[in-house]
Amino acid sequence: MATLGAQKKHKVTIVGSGNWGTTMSKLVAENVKAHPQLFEETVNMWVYEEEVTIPKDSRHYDPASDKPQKLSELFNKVHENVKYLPNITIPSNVVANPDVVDSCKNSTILIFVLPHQFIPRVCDQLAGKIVPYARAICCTKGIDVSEKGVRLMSEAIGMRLNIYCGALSGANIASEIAQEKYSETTVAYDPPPMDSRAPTPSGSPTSSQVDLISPSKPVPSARSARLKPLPNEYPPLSHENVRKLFHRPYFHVRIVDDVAGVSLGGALKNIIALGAGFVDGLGWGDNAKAAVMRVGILEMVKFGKYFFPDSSKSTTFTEESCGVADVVTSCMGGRNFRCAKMAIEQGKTVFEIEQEVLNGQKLQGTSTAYEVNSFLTQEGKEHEFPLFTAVYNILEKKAKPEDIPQLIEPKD
Ligand SMILES: NC(=O)c1ccc[n+]([C@@H]2O[C@H](COP(=O)([O-])OP(=O)(O)OC[C@H]3O[C@@H](n4cnc5c(N)ncnc54)[C@H](O)[C@@H]3O)[C@@H](O)[C@H]2O)c1
Ligand SMILES: O=P(O)(O)OC[C@H](O)CO
Repeated sequence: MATLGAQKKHKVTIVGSGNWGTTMSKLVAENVKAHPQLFEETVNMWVYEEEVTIPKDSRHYDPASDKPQKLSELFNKVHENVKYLPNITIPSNVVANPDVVDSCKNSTILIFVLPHQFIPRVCDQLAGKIVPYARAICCTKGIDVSEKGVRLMSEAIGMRLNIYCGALSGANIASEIAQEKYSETTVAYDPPPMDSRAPTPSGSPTSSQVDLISPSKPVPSARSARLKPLPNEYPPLSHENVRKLFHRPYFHVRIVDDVAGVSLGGALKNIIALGAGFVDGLGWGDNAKAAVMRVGILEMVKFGKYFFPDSSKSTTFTEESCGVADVVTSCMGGRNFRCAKMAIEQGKTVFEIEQEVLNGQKLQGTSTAYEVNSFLTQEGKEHEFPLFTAVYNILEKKAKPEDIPQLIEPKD
């Protein structure tokens, strides 16, 4: 049903190849093979090129070739990202490409999985060089703050490329998913109705096409007018088909239409995880960590209510994987939590620990704490977000982690 009248298939590119980007390439590659009527078999993956040396404990280590090699070439040879996702075999239908424009050429689905600080520059390189009716999903966790205010990363991508962009976020520690351990995620996809309801030659949808329409709210006409419709030759990008791209037996997808709620959950939980790491590093135990998480969740919901009142729903934070569940997993085993904890234990800064232990992986909580603070200060609201403000001040060495209980206590 979903492919009614479709002669073309969607081509998918993963824009990014870090720990989560490479994991995403694995599950998407498995799904395109499972749904050959919808998707082309080859999945491109843009690799930010760098020279890597295969670690001595790697199964691919060979003393004869113990010299730096290009990451993209090595990936295409061994089907493993030895630097960012070691010991996980990636299906051979994933092809690494170091040229971002070439990797996205002719792709109708772009999956963005880059650290958020790199998104604007990469989008600027891609602008005007992608299929005009492409659709994107942002799996990056972060926000885009400028003097004009705050934007979701999905909005930043959509506006720069002039395409629709949804979001995927959840309690998703990449290494667990790469090992096919069960997890859930939330996909927010609320595209223009024309994507689900390809017009018939007379302009009105057939009844079978109407059946494909996901429950959606009216789309502002300006947005619909700006977007290029997906040509009829392609299978519609209905919720059903988007789910087929991501859902695996070990990666359960729930689809919602709240792009703002899903995006904010993923971005703001990284600040909370730093706060949880600080108190854990002090050896204060699980009760202290739970107190930080409680206050952080309230600030996350408040941030959505204040700054995205028309779009984000508080139920997304409480009911979906992208909200409280992601706070929980991030405050147990995420990189932001672990690095903040080590920083306190070793008397170093979080930035130093990131450099020392992450081998090129990037924290998102530190830059998000600075961005959120800069935005809240512009708005004169930093005192209404005491945990977010405390984390920023601790990173800036203007406050001590020991002061967190007083700093997050409500003030009259
Ligand atoms: N790793 C996880 O468990 C996980 C899970 C869910 C979401 N995420 C989110 O996914 C996003 C990407 O994270 P990740 O874990 O895939 O990456 P990562 O932190 O593992 O790796 C950093 C990546 O950035 C790339 N990079 C370095 N300099 C660059 C530059 N100048 N321009 C472009 N790219 C550059 C590196 O090549 C590498 O691919 C983040 O927003 C993160 O919060 C991560
Ligand atoms: O390792 P972190 O802190 O970047 O968190 C990873 C994921 O976002 C957890 O859902």
